[in-house]
Amino acid sequence: MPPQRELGVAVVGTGKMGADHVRRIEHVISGARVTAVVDIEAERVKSLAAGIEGCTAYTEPAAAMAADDVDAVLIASPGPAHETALLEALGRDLPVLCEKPLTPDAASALRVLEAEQRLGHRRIQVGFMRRYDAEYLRLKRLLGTGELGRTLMLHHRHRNLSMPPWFTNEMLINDSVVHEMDVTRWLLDQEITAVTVLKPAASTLAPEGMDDPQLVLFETESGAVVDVEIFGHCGYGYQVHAEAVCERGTARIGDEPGPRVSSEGRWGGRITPDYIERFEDAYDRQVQAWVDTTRRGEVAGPGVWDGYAAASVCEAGVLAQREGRRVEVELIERPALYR
Ligand SMILES: NC(=O)C1=CN([C@@H]2O[C@H](COP(=O)(O)OP(=O)(O)OC[C@H]3O[C@@H](n4cnc5c(N)ncnc54)[C@H](O)[C@@H]3O)[C@@H](O)[C@H]2O)C=CC1
Ligand SMILES: O=C1[C@@H](O)[C@H](O)[C@@H](O)[C@H](O)[C@H]1O
Repeated sequence: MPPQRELGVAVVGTGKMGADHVRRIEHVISGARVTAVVDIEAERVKSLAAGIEGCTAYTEPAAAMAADDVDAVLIASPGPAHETALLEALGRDLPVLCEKPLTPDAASALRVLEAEQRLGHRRIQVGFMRRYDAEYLRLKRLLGTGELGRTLMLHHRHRNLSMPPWFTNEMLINDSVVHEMDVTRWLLDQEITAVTVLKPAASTLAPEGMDDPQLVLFETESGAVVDVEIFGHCGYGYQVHAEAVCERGTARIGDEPGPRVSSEGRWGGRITPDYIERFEDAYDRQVQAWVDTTRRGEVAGPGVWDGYAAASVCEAGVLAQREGRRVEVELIERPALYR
């Protein structure tokens, strides 16, 4: 594709995230337009396409990817539908931004990794958008300077106001904690080697049978220990914190994303209701970066190896959660394409 041409993007899956990415591509970022929208819900996708000039509605990802005006694909269907769409895009050598998780389990992630390897070059970026969040980027830069010495521990807190009714215990690990798996690997630049899950008494705000909150522990290659509080139904807002405990100091992010207001004898701030608002800038930067690199014919950001590694940690995490024991993470040797 000539670099000056706007990138024609097919958005696959037009629910909460997909519709937000359509808005972002059409109204927030530059260099791309939505030329196709795809959803198994025919009426929804038809009415979405009707509001976008030059955009066609499809109910089959493959049909959209075959269209002449589609240069790249943004996948925002549910995790279990990602593998089919990813393999179709790789078969056509199309650049992809795939919402997390790459796929929901290690075996399917490995199939995608093998398909990209057969292609011989990277085509897929995974939507681990926290790597584009200003606060996480500052923390990454600080740890990279070496000023604080080695990182010994990370404390993560990941609280959601509530979860959709179909959310399961396993999804707390492979849909929510998958973000902490990725940022831990990225911040420490190493793999997670084992997972343990502890279950405190469940909150009465959580649905019957859901162990919520949970405390998920990672061990890493260098011997760092990482804890993640995942709370799906905290009932008061959406909060994501991270603190690095290093040899010569600590660094913490996520405490005060907004202004601290003092008024009428009280001080305080607003807590964002959900990830769409908390990570709005990160999603914008992520999609802009993907469009820019794609138009230059390059691939950057978290890729298939990161998606596969996270899926393997998820698999260990779900087993640890189910069986109440420490589970080691199994990874294949990292192929040359991802070094
Ligand atoms: N990066 C982040 O912070 C977030 C990422 N996500 C990820 O985004 C993806 C979508 O999540 P949501 O938008 O919350 O889900 P959603 O349920 O709101 O939307 C999914 C859409 O995909 C459609 N769909 C289902 N199967 C399909 C198929 N085979 N082909 C095309 N469309 C299909 C559904 O009809 C629905 O419209 C998931 O991978 C999820 O993990 C979700 C929330 C936040
Ligand atoms: O990816 C996301 C959701 O799918 C997940 O359900 C939430 O817990 C996360 O905070 C959000 O970023």
